[in-house]
Amino acid sequence: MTSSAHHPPSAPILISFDNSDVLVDSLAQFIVKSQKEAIDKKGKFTVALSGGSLPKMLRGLIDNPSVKWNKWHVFYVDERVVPLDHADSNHRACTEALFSKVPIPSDNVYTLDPELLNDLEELSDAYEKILIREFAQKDSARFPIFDLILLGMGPDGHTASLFPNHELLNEDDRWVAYVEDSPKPPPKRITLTFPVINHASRIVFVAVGKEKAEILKQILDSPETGLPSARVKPVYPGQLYWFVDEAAAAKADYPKTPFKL
Ligand SMILES: O=C(O)[C@H](O)[C@@H](O)[C@H](O)[C@H](O)COP(=O)(O)O
Repeated sequence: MTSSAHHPPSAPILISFDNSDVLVDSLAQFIVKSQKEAIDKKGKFTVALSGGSLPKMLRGLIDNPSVKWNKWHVFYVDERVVPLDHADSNHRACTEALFSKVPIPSDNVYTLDPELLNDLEELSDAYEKILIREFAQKDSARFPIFDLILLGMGPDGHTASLFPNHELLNEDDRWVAYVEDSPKPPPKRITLTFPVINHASRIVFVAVGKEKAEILKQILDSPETGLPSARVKPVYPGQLYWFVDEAAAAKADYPKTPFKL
């Protein structure tokens, strides 16, 4: 029997692109390949998206005939606790950058419940229940297994709404948790937890620009610092990729791998 207990996580794969346009194109190809494998296996594609600059990095999916939008089931890695049309909403950012431009059924995009914004506990429980419903299988795993999770990294090494030195870094039970004290505004968020992120089949961090160079070096060359982005270590057989541009990769000594599908 293949057991994750007997396999250490595989090392992250660092892919550095000449510029962000090449990255965008390659990321779209990578996503399409993940989508095809998932649909061939189980007829749908489950993906979790982040905010920040990530939604715009998905522009290679627009007008792309290989994308089977009706098979996509989209969740948010984290979400700011604001109305869905608020300027801070990750759902709004993804809608403006992507969903408004492609034929994805709106029922396949799982947002937070806008009726529950005043109760963080209920709000995160409700999102967890959606995940339980959508991922429940006969052989129900302890954690959901996303086909693909796309992450960004903040300049402090945070990812999702998992911030340095926060108690949530040690959450090992819940699937969705809430944050009331995010050091970056807005303070209230909900977030997938590390065990959920780490159970995904594929995880891709996207990081571009020279502002990311120092922190990327720390995450890849000194992962033992335990910064949130260094805690993304997929459970076997999951694989973690870093899609970066040359500016972001400039300081890291970590070996680079050429992009291939
Ligand atoms: O939660 C937030 O306040 C931001 O959305 C943040 O998590 C962002 O995603 C990262 O800082 C990476 O940002 P970029 O992808 O824009 O560099």
